[in-house]
Amino acid sequence: MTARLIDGTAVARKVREDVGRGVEELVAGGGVAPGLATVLIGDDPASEVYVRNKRRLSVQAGMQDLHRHLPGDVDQATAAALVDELAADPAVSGILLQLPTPEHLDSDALIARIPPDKDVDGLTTSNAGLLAQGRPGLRPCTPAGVMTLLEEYDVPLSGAEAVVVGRSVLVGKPMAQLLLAQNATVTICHSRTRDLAEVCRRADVLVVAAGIPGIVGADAVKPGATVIDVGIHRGENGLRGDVEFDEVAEVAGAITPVPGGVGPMTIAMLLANTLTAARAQQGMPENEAG
Ligand SMILES: Nc1nc2c(c(=O)[nH]1)N[C@@H](CN(C=O)c1ccc(C(=O)N[C@@H](CCC(=O)O)C(=O)O)cc1)CN2
Repeated sequence: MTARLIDGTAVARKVREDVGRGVEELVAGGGVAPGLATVLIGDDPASEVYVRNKRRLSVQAGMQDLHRHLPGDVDQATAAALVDELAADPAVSGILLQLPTPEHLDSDALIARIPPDKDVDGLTTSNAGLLAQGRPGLRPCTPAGVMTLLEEYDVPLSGAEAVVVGRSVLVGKPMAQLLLAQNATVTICHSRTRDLAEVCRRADVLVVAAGIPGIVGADAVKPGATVIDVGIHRGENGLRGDVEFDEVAEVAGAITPVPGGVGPMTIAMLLANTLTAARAQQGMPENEAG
């Protein structure tokens, strides 16, 4: 392997430690520890693991765990009432609705009930609009985590060609906006893109969030490019991403592994957003720690 390995586990640990110090400072300054309300609906095994980790790491960072679990057959009105209850609760700094929700529920309608200042997933139309306009707001956790990795590894973005594969609301679209805000020249690819490999080969920075195992191989990577793999797929041989890691690592300049790349950053940035939300709600200014 010739590419530099981007260690998301290490960067995520550093972010979480910074958040933990920020929580201590908030409390020492007379504030209240942030409260994170994770909302899990149903019993999807992967979601259960993610939420368990979010809760464990939020407590480790000094936050209050205000988790709520609803049965998988809950109706829309009951789920909406829970979001409304959390929205009105002053102990709740941040609300996170774990996705995907069961199919019979309208998750967009539930997210729309989250007040923008408690939207620690950055998924409300208000926060998405602020991002699109380049104004401050809470940013979606996975793309924010990718930006932190690029910054930590000094990947130049201004004037760089950035290609994002995937156009989801959770990752692809906000990812493109964040790269644009750093003055990258951004192209978004998707399932109808003609000659995906040809477009990807333009990229100095290639972010792959297609949800298709191995969709990007060495033929789609410019020598020396930075390749960020957002995909996570469980197979017989463990976890893998959207990128053919072994062959791409021979061409790229830097690459994230799966596991241990972008995934851990998602939770770290959730904690950072929760601290930011708590500070803003308590009238405490931002500082370097968080
Ligand atoms: N409301 C949200 N739902 C979902 C989000 C999200 O950001 N907000 N993202 C994903 C799942 N996710 C967090 O919720 C998440 C995915 C992966 C990881 C992670 O740490 N992955 C590890 C591997 C862990 C494992 O063994 O499974 C890694 O890549 O190293 C954390 C969080 C969908 N839903």
